[in-house]
Amino acid sequence: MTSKNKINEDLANERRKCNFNIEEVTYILDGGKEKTLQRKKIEDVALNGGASVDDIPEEYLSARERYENAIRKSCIYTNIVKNEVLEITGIENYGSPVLRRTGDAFFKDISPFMLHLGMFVPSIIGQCTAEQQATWLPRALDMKIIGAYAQTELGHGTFIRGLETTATYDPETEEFVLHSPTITSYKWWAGGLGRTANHCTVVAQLYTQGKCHGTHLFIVQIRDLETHMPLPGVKVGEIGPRMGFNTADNGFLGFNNYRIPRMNMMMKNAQVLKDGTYVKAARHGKLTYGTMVFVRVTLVGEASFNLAKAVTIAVRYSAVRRQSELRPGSIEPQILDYPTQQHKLFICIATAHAFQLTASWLWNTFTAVQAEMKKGNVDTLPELHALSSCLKALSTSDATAYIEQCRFACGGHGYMLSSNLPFLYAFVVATRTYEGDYTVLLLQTARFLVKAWEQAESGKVVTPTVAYLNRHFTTNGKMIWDNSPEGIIRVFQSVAAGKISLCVRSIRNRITSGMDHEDAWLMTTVQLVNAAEAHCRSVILHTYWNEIVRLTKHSSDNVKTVLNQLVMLYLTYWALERTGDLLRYSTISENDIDLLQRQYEELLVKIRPNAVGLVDAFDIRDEILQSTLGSYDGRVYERLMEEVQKNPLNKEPVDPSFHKYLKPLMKSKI
Ligand SMILES: CCCCCCCCCCCCCC(=O)SCCNC(=O)CCNC(=O)[C@H](O)C(C)(C)COP(=O)(O)OP(=O)(O)OC[C@H]1O[C@@H](n2cnc3c(N)ncnc32)[C@H](O)[C@@H]1OP(=O)(O)O
Ligand SMILES: Cc1cc2nc3c(=O)[nH]c(=O)nc-3n(C[C@H](O)[C@H](O)[C@H](O)COP(=O)(O)OP(=O)(O)OC[C@H]3O[C@@H](n4cnc5c(N)ncnc54)[C@H](O)[C@@H]3O)c2cc1C
Repeated sequence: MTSKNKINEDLANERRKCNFNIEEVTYILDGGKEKTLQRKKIEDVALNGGASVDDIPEEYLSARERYENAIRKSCIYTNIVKNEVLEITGIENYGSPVLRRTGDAFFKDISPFMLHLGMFVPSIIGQCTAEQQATWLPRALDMKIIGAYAQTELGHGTFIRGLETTATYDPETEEFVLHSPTITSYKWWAGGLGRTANHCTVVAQLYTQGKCHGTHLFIVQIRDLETHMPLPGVKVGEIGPRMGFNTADNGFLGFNNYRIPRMNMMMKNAQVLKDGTYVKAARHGKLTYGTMVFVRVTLVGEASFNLAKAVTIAVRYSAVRRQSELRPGSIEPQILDYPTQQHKLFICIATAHAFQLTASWLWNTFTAVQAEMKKGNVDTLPELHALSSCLKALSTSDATAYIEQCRFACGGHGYMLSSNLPFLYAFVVATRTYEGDYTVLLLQTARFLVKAWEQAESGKVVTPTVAYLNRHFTTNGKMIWDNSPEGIIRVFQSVAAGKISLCVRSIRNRITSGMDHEDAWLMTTVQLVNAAEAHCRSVILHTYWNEIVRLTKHSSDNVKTVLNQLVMLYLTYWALERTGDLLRYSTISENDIDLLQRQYEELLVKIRPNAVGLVDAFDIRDEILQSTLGSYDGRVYERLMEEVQKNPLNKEPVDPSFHKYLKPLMKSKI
């Protein structure tokens, strides 16, 4: 049996085989050496005190105990951040993803403060005037007030224009009157709202001078700061057990003619003057949706990080786990030696890289658009909305599928909560729904694509992410197949262009045969989702490849090689996944497909010796991984046994239910 500090021998061997400089890859993924050092500094300060290991794992606790424990740990972590981390790193790091991720060492599920930092604070920053920010932001950052983001209602989540909560301005008292006129108008789902928050951002239909001006955002105090009692006119509570997010106290909220001061309307993009006059900043109609765009952008990085955690667990476990025999009497192989296992796992490593690099690129695009908007230029917002929508949709959906694949790769032990894989799955699968459902967001991107297609058709030069549409109108016939990275990307762009073109044709044909535009669009939505997915795939492939070329320019040879192998694996994998599309939109032959398959299998063999090194390069500390199967030292079986000792069911040799129920049953006659 390995001792506590000894590394499992198979894992130690894997690390000896690794032929590249792991730190170099970590720097690339983190966005530079300085960022890695900063992250490590934050982790050291926050976690070297021992994080906050529970005596009894949180999964054994009752709902009330779990919530209390989550609040206890959120407060510990917040104090560490306020008093120790920010002292060193500066206040500008307050909302950084690093701090969010370090917090994972404290929670298997989720912090009840996540929505405070993830959406309440960003809505103050993005939707309030400078004067309002001066009032609210310092108190929110200092946790003097704790907020939630209450937009979704029992009756409507997707269709924001259909929200029913009203905010009616009363010029007599210079207040807004918040009201929930129906059951379906009750706010539903907001994280942190049920028991934790004393304030929240409320999205409501604004009425003034007898006219509805659509949804706007308001800061609303819902609980007394001393007693935490709901204020008169506010009805608030927790919505009940969920698949995941069980420590996030997702809540409901209703108002009975509840009054708030006029200045509690977030007024950066529109104002209601004292006399009730409505003034809109005439820039873009959807600026009040800005907090959602921000979160969608950050979710691409979240998808990458959680997938990196899952694949770190699964690859280390697969190096430790031995099963079956290849030849009679031979030593059982590590399951990582099975090509089918490599097929399950290496695509997960490559995808985590693809999403991480795409997330950084998207973040840069987001900050560039923000800078333009500050100057009054909103021309680039539609492209950002289209990009953030489809990238959020695809990254969360792929990460969900691959985290589940990592669980499959760990066999029975992966099903244990102590592996952390079920928690990761339950957390990430929700990201496919919240902040805009997968289908709904792809249809938003499709709107943009159809418009871009029409512009390209009329000879206009379109924006960079759809520039391939201009090429579509200048080339005849199918795209020539070319098995280089650039060639594969070009073919994927042709697939997207071809699919968008089919959508446009379908819509036009339907209109010609008598349908109105809305019905023609509706009947084409299955194809439109498919076209938006193809477009997004091409964006990810393109970005991943471009970023690897750019970022490895000065890398050592072995780092260049292994990162190239991964990006080639990614391109080849998706080409094989989409052979139907490739046959339809390019000149690829059966022989080319056979070559791709062989190339894919050869890449699995090449990547195999570096697999453990590659997951080590994600550099995720054991405290954050929280997994019996995935720790750095590979003490898988020992940790599973240690976990058994923590099981309260094992405290007594005989369970009381034996005498109460089982024994009488055994004694009873038929
Ligand atoms: C610290 C780090 C933390 C990180 C972790 C964070 C964790 C966070 C945890 C989070 C937990 C979960 C928290 C939560 O879940 S919070 C709740 C999140 N809810 C949603 O995301 C709801 C999703 N629904 C919508 O966004 C809208 O209703 C949609 C978009 C579907 C329709 O909307 P609407 O019916 O109004 O519009 P339209 O379809 O008529 O289109 C009209 C035009 O508007 C354009 N348009 C639409 N939207 C945008 C936009 N945004 N920017 C720019 N433009 C936009 C659009 O392209 C179109 O343009 P055109 O085609 O006419 O030119
Ligand atoms: C864990 C979790 C946390 C959340 N946290 C918050 C929070 O903090 N604050 C908050 O305000 N909200 C929150 N939400 C709510 C979340 O944002 C919504 O659930 C989400 O936007 C989806 O909306 P919906 O539930 O109304 O789904 P629906 O819109 O009812 O979707 C149901 C189905 O209908 C389909 N559909 C709907 N409209 C269309 C359409 N136009 N075309 C084609 N198909 C369509 C969808 O694709 C989906 O398959 C949270 C949700 C979850 C699960």
